Amino acid sequence: MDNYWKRFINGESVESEVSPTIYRSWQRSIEYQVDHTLISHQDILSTPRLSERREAQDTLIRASEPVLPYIFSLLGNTNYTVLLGDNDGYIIEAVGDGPFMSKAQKVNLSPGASWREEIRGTNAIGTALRDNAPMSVFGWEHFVHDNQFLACWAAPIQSSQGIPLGVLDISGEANPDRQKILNIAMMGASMIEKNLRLFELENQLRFYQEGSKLASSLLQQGFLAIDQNGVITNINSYGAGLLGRRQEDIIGRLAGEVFSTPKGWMLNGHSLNLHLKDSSGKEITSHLNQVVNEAGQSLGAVGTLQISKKAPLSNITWIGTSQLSQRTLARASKIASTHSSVLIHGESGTGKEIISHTIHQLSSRSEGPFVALNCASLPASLIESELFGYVEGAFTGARRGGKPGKFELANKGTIFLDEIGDMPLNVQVALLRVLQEKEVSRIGDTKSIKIDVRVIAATHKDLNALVAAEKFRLDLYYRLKVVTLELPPLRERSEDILDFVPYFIDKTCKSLDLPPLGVQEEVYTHLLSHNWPGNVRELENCIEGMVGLAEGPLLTIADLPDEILQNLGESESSASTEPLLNQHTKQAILYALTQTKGKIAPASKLLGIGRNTLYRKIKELDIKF
Ligand SMILES: Nc1ncnc2c1ncn2[C@@H]1O[C@H](COP(=O)(O)OP(=O)(O)OP(=O)(O)O)[C@@H](O)[C@H]1O
Repeated sequence: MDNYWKRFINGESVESEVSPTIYRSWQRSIEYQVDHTLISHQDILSTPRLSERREAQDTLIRASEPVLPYIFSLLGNTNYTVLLGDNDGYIIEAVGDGPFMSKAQKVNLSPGASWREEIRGTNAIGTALRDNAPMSVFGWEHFVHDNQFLACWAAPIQSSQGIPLGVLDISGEANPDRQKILNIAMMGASMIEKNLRLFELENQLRFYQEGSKLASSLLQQGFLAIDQNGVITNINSYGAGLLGRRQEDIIGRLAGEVFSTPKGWMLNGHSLNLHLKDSSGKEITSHLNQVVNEAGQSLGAVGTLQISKKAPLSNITWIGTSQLSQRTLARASKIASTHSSVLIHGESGTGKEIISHTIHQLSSRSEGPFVALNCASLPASLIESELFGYVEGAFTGARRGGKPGKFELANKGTIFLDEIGDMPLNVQVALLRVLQEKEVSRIGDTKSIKIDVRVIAATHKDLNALVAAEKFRLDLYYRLKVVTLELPPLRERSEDILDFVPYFIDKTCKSLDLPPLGVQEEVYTHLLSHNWPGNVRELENCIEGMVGLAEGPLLTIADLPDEILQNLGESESSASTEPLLNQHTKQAILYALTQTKGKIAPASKLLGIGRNTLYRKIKELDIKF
């Protein structure tokens, strides 16, 4: 029979004797000038190049991992090898052992070699990829003479759009059962395709899940998602803040455990308004839309969440999903349910005022006033009259009719005394009296007024040290620090930067009436490496400045303020001995790890590389996280 091949090589017409697919492939082999007398040693990858190719084909390899040994086991004897080729015809995986493997290696039928038709002429891998169809190539049908001891069956592995992504090949020595083994090869390819589809679906699902989490975290209102079993699958940080709890304490719990839900509410209809109560009795309104499948069955419900009261939480939002931030918020909401005085400590700009306001709004006093006074911003002589008020004629310059003090104004609500460490000693005495007696007298007045006010004091100073230096009264210190709250500096919760940046951009764009702006990824890397001595306020000012100066739809490195760029310059020059590519790789990996809170699997997905590659790069580049 190899006469046909010989006759073809000698230029005789054998078209009517040979299968059309093989004949056309022979003709192409001639066009490609493949030498039929020689085994080609061209296009064989070195070990590092093969590793790179395998990394690039990580998904295909993972999808094939369980399939190749299974197909090999179906073949029943070891005189075969099962191969995986990529879409360029390079063999990237091989399963098999025994004598056939060493014969196959002699003709380069092993990992690293390309079996494209252009290099090796007619062969199952190359021709199946070229025709995008299953193919068996036996003995003399191979274009190169030395390959004619082979019997090969190959089936392309296709994407859902039918594009060839690779090829599964079974090779052995001549075997008469052509169709049976081709069927096995086709079954293997289809199993790999199914696995690939599964990965795609998993990625899509992850995209929808992560995308909806991200989108909901940007919402300036409560967002809630509940699945068909009544399990809360998502609540954004705003929603969790409304309930005074942490997201992780709510997600995964049954809605019925978190709210008092009416029986059978999930089956009731397509959209519904629920008036719920959380476990502390706070009234919550939720407008939920049911999500249904094609058969109209409920898959769950998604919707908004608001506290039911006349004065809704409109302009206070606690941003920050880092563990530290969420812990702070959880502690604040616990504090809100008590009636004690609170002492907040934290560096300037860490959010002491905003958390005080949040405590007020989450407390039973939320419908009363929230009045703030910064003790450092007023001359000592004025603090007393600001706090306690005065009557007409109390002192020269006193206003006609007198003036109520902040304590009176805060009646039934909360007073926030910022920078309490700067309060003059004589005012401290008066404040202590007000706290003990729960009544206040205006300056120049003999009568006192009953007041019901919760005091939240804050400082960035060490009050213990001020007490030791006799600049702060010990009795007042004890009176204030019944409950304490520590606000961590931003550099200790830098993941929050990823929440703050879009929030402040949105806030600034809205206030300047600008269209929404995006952020170039590298900007985050630089913001994450700055240490923010001015904390959230500094970040807010930085973003405001960047938005004001931005020229396109994206904030870029060029918009970063000088001090952050200088920082960048320092870190680049200190790493100047490191190749540029490594520096960028490091930054990308650190960014991905920060986004995924140090989790390797999601970080490798985000970077589009395999887990093992990520581990290796972390080790190679000595990345600490
Ligand atoms: N978690 C947060 N969510 C939203 N905004 C925040 C948060 N933390 C701080 N901010 C914003 O940062 C700025 C500074 O916050 P705030 O005034 O509460 O800090 P502070 O600790 O009281 O500062 P200082 O001690 O200097 O008075 C404010 O504009 C505030 O809105």
